[in-house]
Amino acid sequence: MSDEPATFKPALILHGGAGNIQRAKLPPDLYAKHHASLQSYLRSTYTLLKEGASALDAAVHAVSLMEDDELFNCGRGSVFTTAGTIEMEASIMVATVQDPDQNRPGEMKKAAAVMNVRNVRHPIQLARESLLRTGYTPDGKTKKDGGSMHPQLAGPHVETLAREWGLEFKPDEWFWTQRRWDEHRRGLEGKEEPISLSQGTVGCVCLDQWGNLAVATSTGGKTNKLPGRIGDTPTLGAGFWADAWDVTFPGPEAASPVIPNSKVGAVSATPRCTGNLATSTMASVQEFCGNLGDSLRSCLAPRSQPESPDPPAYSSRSSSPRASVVVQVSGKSCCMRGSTCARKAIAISGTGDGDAFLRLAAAHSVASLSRLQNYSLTEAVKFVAGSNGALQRSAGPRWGVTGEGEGGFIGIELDEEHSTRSTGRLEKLRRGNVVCDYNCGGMWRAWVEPGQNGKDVERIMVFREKYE
Ligand SMILES: NC(=O)C[C@H](N)C(=O)O
Repeated sequence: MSDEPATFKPALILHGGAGNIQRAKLPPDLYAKHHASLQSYLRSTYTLLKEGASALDAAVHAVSLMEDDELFNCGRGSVFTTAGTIEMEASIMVATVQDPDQNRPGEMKKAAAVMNVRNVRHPIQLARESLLRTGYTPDGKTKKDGGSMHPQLAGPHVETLAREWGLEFKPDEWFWTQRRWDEHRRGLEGKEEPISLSQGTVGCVCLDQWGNLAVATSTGGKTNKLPGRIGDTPTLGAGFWADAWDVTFPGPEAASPVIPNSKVGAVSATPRCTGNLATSTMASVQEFCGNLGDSLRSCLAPRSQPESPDPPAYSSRSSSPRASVVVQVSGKSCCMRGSTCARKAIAISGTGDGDAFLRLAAAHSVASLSRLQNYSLTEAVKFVAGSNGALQRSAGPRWGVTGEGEGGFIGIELDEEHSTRSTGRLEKLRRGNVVCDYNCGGMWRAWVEPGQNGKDVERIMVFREKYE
């Protein structure tokens, strides 16, 4: 929870795996079980967010519930390796549109992942502990919390930490399920699956009332993966990502730079920051914005919007102007008076053929399209994980044959627009857009969206069309 006033409407989306899910192999009772589980986790997590939970806590809550649910491939009910073992993976990442100078839980490290984990009941809670136990304080003092700045930890070593940190362990039998064992045996014998069990990773992306985003993802990996195989779920930039940055839309009166310091509105009278900046003023702006080197220069040199190589057919913000100045700041805002400055944040969680996600650094590719090419998150996710997107194309002739490249993403995109206009008076618009797309048979997913009369509407889907 934060001391600051709540200013954002919570947003939430869950996934329960994507893959070759076929209507003919998804009987009504199996559909109903998935629906009931997702609905229950969606409701309890959304309630937490509305009651003031942080995005981090809410995301861990949702994924912990799914890790206990045999229906999903994570925690209890995880798939087996070729050796008949269960090796789990989980990750967490956060981003915020709040003042980045105020260190918030997780913001110091931003991401943590655990892999090749056995017997820990909730791998996502282990990832969370790893995120929060950083080893030292923001001012550099040593913290005796057993943590480190390592964002990825594996195997028996991280299990030892889990014991030290008081996390719950369960015996092998607790994780073992008949359904996954049968699937494992059929896989080894090359037999076809009679029903569409959820193959996927589970994930949660949420936005809390203070503008913090969190993404939590957990998996048992791929059925009959080799022991020791590490997938996309615990790999930064492959199966998950979260980030925040500033974008300015120059207005007709762009003249003096505004350094909102995120408390916002502080208008500086000094250096001009118009895009044709004189060298002498560059130094002043650098003073404001910190020593940002090349990234500051990219702020100061407006460039034309590059053409999308393959423009997606739709956008969640089709009416919005493209930003022509991207301010690459790691921390402070650098906005210009007479312009609109948007602090933007995204968080995404993937599911599917993790090997393909790894080869494409899929999550970071989505983020880069959003950050560097100004794609909306809808466009960026579609470009990578939508029909005929980069993941699909990466499978080449194996597409549709081996499962290669299949998958999808869920995510939330957040714009906090600061429009100072000529008066310097700040106007804020806050919104979180829930996004998802996939390139395969189906993706289990559940989210809350605004309905008519401002009422929240729950959506639980597996295919593009309603299950009937
Ligand atoms: N099927 C999945 O979503 C599992 C995960 N992406 C992996 O490849 O490990």
